[in-house]
Amino acid sequence: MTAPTADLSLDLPDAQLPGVLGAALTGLYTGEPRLPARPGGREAGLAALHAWTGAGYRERNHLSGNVSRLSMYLRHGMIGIREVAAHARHVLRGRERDEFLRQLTWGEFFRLVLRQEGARVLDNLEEPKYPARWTDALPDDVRAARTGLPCVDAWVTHLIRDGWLHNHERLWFAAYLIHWRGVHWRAGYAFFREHLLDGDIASNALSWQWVASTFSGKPYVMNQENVERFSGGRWCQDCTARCPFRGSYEDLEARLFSGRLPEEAPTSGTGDSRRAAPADEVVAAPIQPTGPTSPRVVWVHGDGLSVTDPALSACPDAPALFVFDRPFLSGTPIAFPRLAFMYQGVRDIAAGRRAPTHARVGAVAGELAAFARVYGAGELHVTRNFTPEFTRILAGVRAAHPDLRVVVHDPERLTSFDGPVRRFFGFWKKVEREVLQGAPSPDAPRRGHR
Ligand SMILES: Cc1cc2nc3c(=O)[nH]c(=O)nc-3n(C[C@H](O)[C@H](O)[C@H](O)COP(=O)(O)OP(=O)(O)OC[C@H]3O[C@@H](n4cnc5c(N)ncnc54)[C@H](O)[C@@H]3O)c2cc1C
Repeated sequence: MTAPTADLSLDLPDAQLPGVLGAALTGLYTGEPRLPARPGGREAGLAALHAWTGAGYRERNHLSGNVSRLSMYLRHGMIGIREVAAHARHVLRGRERDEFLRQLTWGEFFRLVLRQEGARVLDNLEEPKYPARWTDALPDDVRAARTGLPCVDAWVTHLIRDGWLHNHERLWFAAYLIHWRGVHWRAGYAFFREHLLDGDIASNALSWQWVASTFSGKPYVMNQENVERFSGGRWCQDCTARCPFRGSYEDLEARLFSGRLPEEAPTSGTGDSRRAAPADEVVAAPIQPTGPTSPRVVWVHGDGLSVTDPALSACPDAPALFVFDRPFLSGTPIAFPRLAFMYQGVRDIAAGRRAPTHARVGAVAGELAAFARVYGAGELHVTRNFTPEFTRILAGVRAAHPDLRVVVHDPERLTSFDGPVRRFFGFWKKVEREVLQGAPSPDAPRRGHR
């Protein structure tokens, strides 16, 4: 057996990504290797940002509404939340502008909840507000888009095909899975994480919990009229299925939340059987430095895939490393387009810096320690993220290379708010002025830097 090298070339053209990147990541993704529906990288993100005029954002709850579709670029730091806010203040006016900025603030709110709660966001943050009895597995017919309900099957098809869903489709699908099928929100969270190009722990897990009522005062539910209205009737017109969403909210809530088991018994999930067979054994080839020794190196991770990342900006001459996390990806189903989207982000970084940028496949902590040694570096710079993996990886780096000084830079934030967070409404009241005016309010506590 030939051991795959852990080094990834960072000048692969898009046409080669399914073949070459697909081979390098064998066993680490689900489904077929194919390009993402939208290209990744800062260049593509900026093009999408500048192309978005915002006209018609007031109709954002309709599937035909002109939402920005910038979430995948924001999620990976390919464009910054402040530059998106600045663009919105420039192109939008009045209530449309305020509404967009308020939506943008939801993302900041969820990240602050993640910072506060850590890995607890993956468990029920509160008791469900009804006698819920949930099963764990995603039903096969849902995963295969064969529920027989044209709307539900379309949401799943869009999710897998585009790696993106309109917010209303996400809400409807989540409500269907949790309340009508009686499936735990964590199974839906994992399905979204597998396919969404913008999938992140904070907005994803906490939105699912919001629908489930474990992070909100009541479960979110929709009815057929709501789906028909906001989808322009596209699925309802010719639908011959017995619609489970038909009825008034009172009737549906009485039926769904009375403590009875869901009507349809879910079938068992498929687990992870769609994943390509892993390589027998992977021996990481040593890192080959492509420049002189350096006192500092930078760790680039999935939240900061842009040359504007604070750690990269602080160290323009330092070699940088991005690692596809082999142990994490071996245990967590992620579809290939998401990995290709991230690769495109790293490729843009490599093209935009004078210092060398490397990409590897391996165990992140060990790779970072080895990378610092190869370049003779005494400092590792990184931009903080609030995921549990971040803390775990830095602990691993310290264990593998105790002499290495780790310098953590703060990520870009939309607000300067630094207190505890609980519900969005309360948070919004505190940051509204700052977000809408684009400057910190005089009474807002200052955020510490380091
Ligand atoms: C069950 C469920 C799971 C979700 N999972 C994710 C996820 O993994 N990643 C993610 O970025 N968003 C998630 N969302 C939130 C929201 O659906 C998307 O951010 C939004 O649909 C992205 O489309 P857009 O960029 O066109 O949004 P726009 O309306 O154009 O909004 C601009 C930006 O504001 C932020 N934003 C808008 N609405 C929300 C919201 N409700 N919550 C958080 N941020 C918001 C996003 O960064 C978005 O790109 C989820 C929502 C639900 C109901």
